[in-house]
Amino acid sequence: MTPPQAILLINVGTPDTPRTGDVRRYLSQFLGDGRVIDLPWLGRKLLVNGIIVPFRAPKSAKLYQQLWTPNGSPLLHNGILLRDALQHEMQDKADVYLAMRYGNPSIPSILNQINKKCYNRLTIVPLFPHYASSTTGTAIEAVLLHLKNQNVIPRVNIIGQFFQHPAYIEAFAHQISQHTLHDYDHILFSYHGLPIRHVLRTHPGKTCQELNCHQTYTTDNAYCYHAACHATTRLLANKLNLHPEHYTTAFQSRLGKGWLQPFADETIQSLAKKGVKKLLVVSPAFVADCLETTIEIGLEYRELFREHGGENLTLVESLNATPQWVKGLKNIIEAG
Ligand SMILES: C=CC1=C(C)c2cc3[nH]c(cc4nc(cc5[nH]c(cc1n2)c(C)c5CCC(=O)O)C(CCC(=O)O)=C4C)c(C)c3C=C
Ligand SMILES: [Fe+2]
Ligand SMILES: [Fe+2]
Repeated sequence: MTPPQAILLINVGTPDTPRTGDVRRYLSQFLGDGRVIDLPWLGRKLLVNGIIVPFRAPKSAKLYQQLWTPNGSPLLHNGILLRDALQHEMQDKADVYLAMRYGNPSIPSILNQINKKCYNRLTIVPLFPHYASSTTGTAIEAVLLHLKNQNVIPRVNIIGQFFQHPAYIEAFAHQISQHTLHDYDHILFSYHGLPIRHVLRTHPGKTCQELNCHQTYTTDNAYCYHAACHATTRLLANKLNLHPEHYTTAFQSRLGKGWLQPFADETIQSLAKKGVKKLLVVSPAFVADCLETTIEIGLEYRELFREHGGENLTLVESLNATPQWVKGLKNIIEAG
């Protein structure tokens, strides 16, 4: 008998292989999304396919070749492990599916499978702790655009941002506490960056300075990614009893000008120059290890830290399919 509910986990996506052609296709779909590169259609297509992708694809392909494992891309592999572990946890209460916003398994292909099973309810779970139009927003849009063409549209439940949920904070705090914190001089909370203009659209007419987003999270800035990231750092620091002088929040992976500051690479250099020798880096915007954690932080930032006088940069493993996270995600879904 079909369970009453389907749960659809959605992450960003990854290339099919680390070959330049596959990376090009993936980047072109990713950066061709108007919620990611927010330019009018023609300008976006010309910029993305004429300039950004041709230059970026060969460079990104080299990084993906370093990232690739016998199980393929960690983002997809960890997603599959999470899906299967959550399925086990849910027993016959729900069927759990995984789709990727860009690349495979695609959202339409998985929704076609789901449609055939006639579930009473579909729960959409974008695997992003903090809302951004370029992640949660586009994942939800893609699902709704597909559903609108179906004959039967089931009851739909959407799990929005969950960075404040105790289950997410506890699971990340558990990952961090696998490291002996007093062995480190400093902890860096490094979040995926975002163009500031994307952030400002979540509180029109007010700047983050006016709303004090780096210190306060209220109903006025409820969808501000900047405010949500700082609030996450505070929740984790509080849970782990960290003193404010022992940690910093920064933003990584910028692509162009006008992105959220401080930048993680510049922060790492300045920490090393100030005499920090042992640095622990946590990346709470990602619930699975991927290019941006394993390669950008684990290799590139580690090298940068050493070049400027640091000794040891350690990356905290992401939540992946750890038992705390599998149980935590079940709680988040059931509460939502
Ligand atoms: C304008 C460009 C981008 C925005 C905005 C953006 C936001 C954003 N992304 C993630 C999560 C991930 N991004 C990943 C890779 C990645 N991101 C961008 C660009 C933007 N991201 C690119 C071009 C790439 C591809 C890699 C590269 O060429 O650098 C990944 C990793 C995927 C993998 O295969 O491992 C994740 C995860 C978030 C959470 C976010 C906004 C909050
Ligand atoms: Fe990204
Ligand atoms: Fe803000």
